[in-house]
Amino acid sequence: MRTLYLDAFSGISGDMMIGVLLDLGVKIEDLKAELQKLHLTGYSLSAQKKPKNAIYGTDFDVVLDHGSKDTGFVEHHHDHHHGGARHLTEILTIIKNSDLSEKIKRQASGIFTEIGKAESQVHQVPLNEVHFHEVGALDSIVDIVGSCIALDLLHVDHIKCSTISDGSGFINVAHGQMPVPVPAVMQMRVGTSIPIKQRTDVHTELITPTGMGIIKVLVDSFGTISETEAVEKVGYGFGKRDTGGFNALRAMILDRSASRRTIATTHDQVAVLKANLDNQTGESLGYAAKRLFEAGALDVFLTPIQMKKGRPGQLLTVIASANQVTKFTQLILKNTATKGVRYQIVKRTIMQRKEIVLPTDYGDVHLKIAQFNGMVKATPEYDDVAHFAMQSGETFDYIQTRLQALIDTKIS
Ligand SMILES: O=C([S-])c1cc(C(=O)S)c[n+]([C@@H]2O[C@H](COP(=O)(O)O)[C@@H](O)[C@H]2O)c1
Ligand code: NI
Repeated sequence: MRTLYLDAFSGISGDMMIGVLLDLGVKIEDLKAELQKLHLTGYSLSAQKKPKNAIYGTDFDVVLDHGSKDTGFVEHHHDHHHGGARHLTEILTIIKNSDLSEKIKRQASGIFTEIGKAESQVHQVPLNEVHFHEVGALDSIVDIVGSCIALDLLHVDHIKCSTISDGSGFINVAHGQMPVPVPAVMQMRVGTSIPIKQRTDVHTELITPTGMGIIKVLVDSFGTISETEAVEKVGYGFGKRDTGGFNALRAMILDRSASRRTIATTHDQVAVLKANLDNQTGESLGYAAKRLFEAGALDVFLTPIQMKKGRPGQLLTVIASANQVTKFTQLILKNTATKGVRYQIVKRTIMQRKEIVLPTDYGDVHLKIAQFNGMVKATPEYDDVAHFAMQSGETFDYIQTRLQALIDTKIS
């Protein structure tokens, strides 16, 4: 499974999103060709590879034929702008009547509707009366539809996002002062668990309403990069605001390398390291286990035991490669309260393992296949089951049972 990971340490805007996708390899000609399917004129695209703080990335911009962009996102209080405005419904019609794929139409309309609903709530105007200033609307259409197109061109199966940073304080827009996160962003947060962290060192907006709409509609999960995922490529899309720091959206293409390896041997040796612990808190032990996993332990587990003087304790067991006894002994001594570590090198029989991809109605599923002396065990990859469950709205157990039944008919 190919995952796009958004590392939003400096927030997200439409320009940053398209910039980072171009930086990851999407061709601007392909993006332009797809955008033509909207049948809109009056703009051109600019994408420049350049350094910021000595780090190379892509600076993307929508250049409007009639010059400057609207600084405010929506005009709904000022009747004098009505002549040049585009209602949400008009924008949804432009998308609907385009020659874009159904998937892109659904995603882009979803993002516009989320932003429209937030503006409608914040400014207390009915949804069908929310309208976008003509110039700002064109910029937003290209940013939003362009983000959906560029993502499609990148061919990823899953989008995961870090905690998103926003700034703090206030910004000035066409209608006056607004608190950060700006009201539309805060409104879109309602009813979600999208993780946002406010940076007190940045006194401007880092998450724009467009950026938040993209996150809300397109991101499948939030969290950190897991240990089993390998980073294939890194890109940077620059933001326009002067934040006093490195203002970019970083994104990575991830692949699950660790679980994808083929194991051909059937016998090997591993080290089993143990320590009895009766004077360490649960928090501290949890931290130690995390560090041991991060260092490459094959397994780490704690077993409740009864120790001397009637003390309840924990037996820490670490399984590691046979040649890493010294490294793991040092890590256990450093991160736990023990003064000694027992270890043994043990023989192990292992099933030969490989991974294959099986197309299913839900999408491609990665199968872990283990074989030994005529026995075969084939199981679907956890991440795929979780992804399909989230996408379809079915439970994890339902998807797992269905996939397992399909696999069993194919394997037998
Ligand atoms: O003009 C209006 S009403 C306006 C409202 C809001 C709210 O949060 S409500 C925010 N803004 C600001 O406009 C710019 C453009 O946003 P994009 O998403 O198009 O990049 C941005 O600074 C918004 O915070 C305007
Ligand atoms: Ni507004």
